[in-house]
Amino acid sequence: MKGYMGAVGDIGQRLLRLTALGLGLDDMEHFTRLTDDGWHHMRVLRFPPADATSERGIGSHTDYGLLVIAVQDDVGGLYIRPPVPGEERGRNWLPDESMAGRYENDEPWTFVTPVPSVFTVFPGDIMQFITGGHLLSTPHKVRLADRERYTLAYFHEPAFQAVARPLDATGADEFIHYGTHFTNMFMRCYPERAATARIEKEERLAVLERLRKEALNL
Ligand SMILES: O=C(O)CCC(=O)C(=O)O
Ligand SMILES: [Fe+2]
Repeated sequence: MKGYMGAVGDIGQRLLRLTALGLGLDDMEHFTRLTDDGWHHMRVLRFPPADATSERGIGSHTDYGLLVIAVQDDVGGLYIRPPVPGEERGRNWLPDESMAGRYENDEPWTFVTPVPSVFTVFPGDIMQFITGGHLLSTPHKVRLADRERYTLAYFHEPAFQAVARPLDATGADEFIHYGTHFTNMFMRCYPERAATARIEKEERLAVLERLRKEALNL
């Protein structure tokens, strides 16, 4: 697993440099500066076959970091939402603009046809934030198939202590402390998990606040 994550991580770094180039930035390391000691993680997922009661695999959502790099077997079930001109896309990092479940049953959705040895790559929340929505954090969802399905979803992330700012930042108050964003998302998505209860019970949010201040040199 570590070998795989390292290999995909190298692809992530290369894609971030190419993204900077594609955006016309002078600094090709604009994004990779955030990823030293990146909070990269991976979900190894098994989806059961659909049964009579439900075809729902994962509801529509966006992921939190810079890039999602996913591989799937030949079963299929992943759908992504393409950019839709004029469509409002929530800023998932704000408490009242959650993208969870958003547009779940509204077209358009594009089925990601499984192709052997092909990765599916799309931007996450931090990329949307930095590029001011030029690259949208891509909503996606999973429908169950008639067979079980396996995927590896790798998340290429900033460091926990990284502070992201928009390319066209106007005010010093426009930033995301990645560790705070990740923790907020985790607690919002998984309120029932033991880790969420521990974060609350053991007052880990105070530690997070200290880390946030450190990251911002406050
Ligand atoms: O199963 C997939 O292809 C995507 C999984 C996913 O969206 C996630 O784990 O966040
Ligand atoms: Fe996802």
